[in-house]
Amino acid sequence: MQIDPSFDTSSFMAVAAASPSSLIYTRSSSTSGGRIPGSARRTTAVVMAAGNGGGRRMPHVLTVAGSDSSAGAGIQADIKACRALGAYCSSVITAVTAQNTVGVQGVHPVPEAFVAEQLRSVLSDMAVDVVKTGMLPSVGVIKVLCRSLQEFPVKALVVDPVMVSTSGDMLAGPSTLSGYRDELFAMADIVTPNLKEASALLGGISLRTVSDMCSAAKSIHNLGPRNVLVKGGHLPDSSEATDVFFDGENYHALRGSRLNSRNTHGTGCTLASCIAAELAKGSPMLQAVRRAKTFVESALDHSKDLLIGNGPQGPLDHLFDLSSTHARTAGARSFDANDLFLYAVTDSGMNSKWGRSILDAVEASIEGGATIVQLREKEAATRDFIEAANACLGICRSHGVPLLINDRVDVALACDADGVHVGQSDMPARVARSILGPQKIIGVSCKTAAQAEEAWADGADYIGCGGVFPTTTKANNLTVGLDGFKAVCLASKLPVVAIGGISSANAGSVMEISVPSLKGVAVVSALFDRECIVTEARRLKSILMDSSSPHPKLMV
Ligand SMILES: Cc1ncc(COP(=O)(O)OP(=O)(O)O)c(N)n1
Ligand SMILES: Cc1ncsc1CCOP(=O)(O)O
Repeated sequence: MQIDPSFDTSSFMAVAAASPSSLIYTRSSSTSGGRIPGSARRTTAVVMAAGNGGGRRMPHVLTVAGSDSSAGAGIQADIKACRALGAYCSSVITAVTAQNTVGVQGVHPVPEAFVAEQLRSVLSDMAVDVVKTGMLPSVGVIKVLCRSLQEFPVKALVVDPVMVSTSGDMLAGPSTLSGYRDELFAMADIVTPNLKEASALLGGISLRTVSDMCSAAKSIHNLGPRNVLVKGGHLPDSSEATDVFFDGENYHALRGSRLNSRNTHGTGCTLASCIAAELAKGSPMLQAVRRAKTFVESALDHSKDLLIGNGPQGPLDHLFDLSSTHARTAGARSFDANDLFLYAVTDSGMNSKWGRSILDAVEASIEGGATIVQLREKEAATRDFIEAANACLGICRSHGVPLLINDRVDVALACDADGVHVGQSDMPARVARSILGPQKIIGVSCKTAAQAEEAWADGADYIGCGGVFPTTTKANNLTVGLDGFKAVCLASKLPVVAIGGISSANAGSVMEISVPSLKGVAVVSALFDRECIVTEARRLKSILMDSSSPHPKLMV
């Protein structure tokens, strides 16, 4: 732990010792109004000294919420949900609650100044991508948060306007309604009220149908957030759990089946955290919402037999996937759209021309900076393909680089690769998704906006669009050109990687179209039909880094 020498630790200890049951330890007023002088500057220096350049970044969500002693909801749920989806989650605690599976027995708000202190500690140091809010017990805390976000802007803000617990206990006073409406909503990228919260925000109106939910989503959108998700889990007389998503133009009814389970405590916190984690990973907003909903449905299903506590509301097992064989495979991780930055696609013909094994070629591409690898081995016999894929998987996993298989879902399954890339005449993405399950990465080749829309509807993770330029690597491939490529990027709800004729001579011009969905370039010959793969990969990576903004704006 770094302790600022000017911070009087004895006074900190004294307060802690004097109030052992208060749970809230605060600095005495003698330590310059509760702030550690110079702490932010010093922390920065420590980070730089540690060499921040070479390590692996994790998508980062900060949750600003209350602690739930039963760990089913609140901060504890948020941390587990984010981790389950591959994001790091830091936490600023706004209140400590005493609760269990029966209900909420007590609420102990954290002083506003100390919430501000926690926010500064995390936001000044930790490169937070997305902030997610849960229980904000007072207007004062909402104001503190708004000020912190103005001082330390993040890529997206997810607001779950928590007011009442699943057990029906109040977690925030009615006065917070004005704080949400007048202060926080204008900064929010998405607000996720359930029916009760949506009704409270709109003066107590009755919400009984999906059409009521659409009107409520529009009215809440008018309060300032860029997107609204009204959760219909508690809609009367419905066998479905339909949520309504509104982006200011279009409504999407997101249908799901209503699951009969005692273990639903914390589903709202979990959903909002999953949205935040997906946004931090680079997903566009609607995709983040859909993925979050799929995760919550899976968690509900996996948790229905859990027996924790004696009350009527049990928790979810957020980390259910830890016990599945897939997730136990060391190094496997969920999709991060930023992985598409430098996408190396192998070619068996080129490897034999240069006298290299697939393994050597893949290893060299990763050494040069490839961020994702696809084995596109058109000529390989199935047995050889699986053997090579297994070997490459070892290298990829040890470097945290995802490995995808071109066309062959069977090969991907056989070696437990991270996913597949399929074309328009291969297995449809919808079918591949049903075979591979929700965690595997699925990419689809698209040349038109309509194909991109279909890929999204089928549950793909990204699209590959091209040929952007003419290529001899793929016979009879239609070239869409930079304009055609840009049109697909603009239409795509999924992250896009460019492919076709891309090399260090033109990669910059591709990235410079600067559409938020564009995440990188995929290359075959520019790496594998060259004498030194490492040198070419390094050259390409540095061109890509020079021509794309350092903090790509989220597609929200
Ligand atoms: C990232 C990426 N994008 C597009 C393709 C092309 O896939 P497909 O249309 O299936 O053509 P073949 O690769 O099978 O010739 C790709 N492989 N990767
Ligand atoms: C597989 C594929 N799909 C569209 S273009 C293409 C070939 C890309 O190869 P290169 O990077 O050598 O042009």
